Amino acid sequence: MRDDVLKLDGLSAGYGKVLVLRDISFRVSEGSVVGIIGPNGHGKTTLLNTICGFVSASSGTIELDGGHLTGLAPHQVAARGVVHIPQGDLIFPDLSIYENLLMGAYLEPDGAVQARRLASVFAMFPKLEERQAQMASTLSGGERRMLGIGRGLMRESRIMLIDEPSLGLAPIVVEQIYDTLKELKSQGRTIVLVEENPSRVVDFADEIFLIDNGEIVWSGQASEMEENENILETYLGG
Ligand SMILES: Nc1ncnc2c1ncn2[C@@H]1O[C@H](COP(=O)(O)OP(=O)(O)OP(=O)(O)O)[C@@H](O)[C@H]1O
Repeated sequence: MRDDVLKLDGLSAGYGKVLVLRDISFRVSEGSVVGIIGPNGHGKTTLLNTICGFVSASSGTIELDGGHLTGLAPHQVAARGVVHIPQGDLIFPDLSIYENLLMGAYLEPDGAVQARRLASVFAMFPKLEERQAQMASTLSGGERRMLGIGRGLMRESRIMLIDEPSLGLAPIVVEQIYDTLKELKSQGRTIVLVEENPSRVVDFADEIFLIDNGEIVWSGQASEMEENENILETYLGG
């Protein structure tokens, strides 16, 4: 059996007095891909932000490799190998592609390691290498998304949390982004992927959790989800 990298137990969290996540529990084993799906505004982004330490847990625990993440500050969570690729990229538009990528390596003091990671990001995204001096603000939506993923890969990662990588992109570009994600999966990386569109996740995730109104209302293998039309219709409109 593979070891659990991430373990959530009875996690609840929200903003002020408003509880958004209720009693969330799941495990992510080494090298697996977990997909989190659910309608807009039902807590998927909040879940990733709570794991990363941006939102405080009101109860429950979050463990990474058996050590507590609960209560840690975002930079401490990042230092333990949690790589967050947020919704909408959050790249630095007034910095070049090269500078944006180096920002991803801020926790890595060894220049040789940084150079090695940069070379592997450029191998994965040759376009970023060609345009490394270009300002990030001039990139297309798909290129920005690639830069966001590339920046995440500049750090040592135990787990990657990827928030709606297909958001706002043309279908052909979504295809390219998912080719990249499949490559990351084939490298054996452990990934939690949030998507509103279940069809993408069914193709990619080993296990799926459906969040509705801040609670897990269904979980199972991707193949079971395709067979269970009720789930798709009830929660995601078919
Ligand atoms: N910073 C915040 N302060 C207060 N409420 C927030 C904040 N961020 C999100 N919320 C609220 O928390 C709830 C869940 O939002 P969240 O972004 O986690 O949902 P989501 O499922 O990821 O949806 P989307 O895909 O649209 O981002 C929503 O009601 C939202 O308004």
